[in-house]
Amino acid sequence: MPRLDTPLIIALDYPHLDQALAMADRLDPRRCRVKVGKELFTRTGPQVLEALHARGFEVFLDLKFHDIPNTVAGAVEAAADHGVWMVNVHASGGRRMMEAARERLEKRQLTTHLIAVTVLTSMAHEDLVEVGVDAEPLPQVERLAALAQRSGMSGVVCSAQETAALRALCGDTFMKVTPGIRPSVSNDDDQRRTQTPARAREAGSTHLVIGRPVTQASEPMSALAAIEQEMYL
Ligand SMILES: O=c1ccn([C@@H]2O[C@H](COP(=O)(O)O)[C@@H](O)[C@H]2O)c(=O)[nH]1
Repeated sequence: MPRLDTPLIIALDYPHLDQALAMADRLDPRRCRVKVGKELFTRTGPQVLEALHARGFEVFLDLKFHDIPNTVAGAVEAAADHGVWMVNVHASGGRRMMEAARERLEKRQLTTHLIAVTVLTSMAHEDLVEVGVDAEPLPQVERLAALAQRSGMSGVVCSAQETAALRALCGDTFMKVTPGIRPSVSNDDDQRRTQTPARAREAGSTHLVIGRPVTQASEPMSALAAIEQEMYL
């Protein structure tokens, strides 16, 4: 199936396989990738990946691994063995953890993109303070992105509010995968560091992760088309 060069990744945050696949069947794999997160994967296991691959989707397996290096390396290898397009770890797991994961993929010549989460887009300054990080989100995101790049990650998850700064710090080819995308008409839900699709693209986000603004729309493909319009106008 010919694939457009799309930056859009739709988050399939559902508790049941049939709900996730019903949504996937309303989406076009030439116009978006899909993301499988903790809830759906914990409920369904790898069968959801097989079903999405069979429908022609590339899949970002968003399990945000965070553990000792050997454990994370094994988990990342298992994800890549399922043929996913992208997998992630938490940058706060540290350099040795990220290097172990990258080395495991290299040893097996697995081409899955490996990226690291910096600061969750649901967190603001006060949330960081509560976990002992007395910093604004931006410097903490920059610190973790620089560490992720030195540790051989292909990119990071960050908010699109930080994308421009990371372009300057890490360059254009380092992936900036940005959740917390909210079209101008949407509400923020539990997100704290949000950005519109147009501003995210202008700033240099390489990929935009969008869940509820598409999956809770009465016409998901129309919502996706409106986002495409907002991005490219
Ligand atoms: O920092 C992060 C990392 C991951 N996510 C995930 O992205 C989607 C966002 O969904 P929305 O419905 O568009 O808010 C969701 O699956 C999160 O687990 C994130 O939001 N922030």
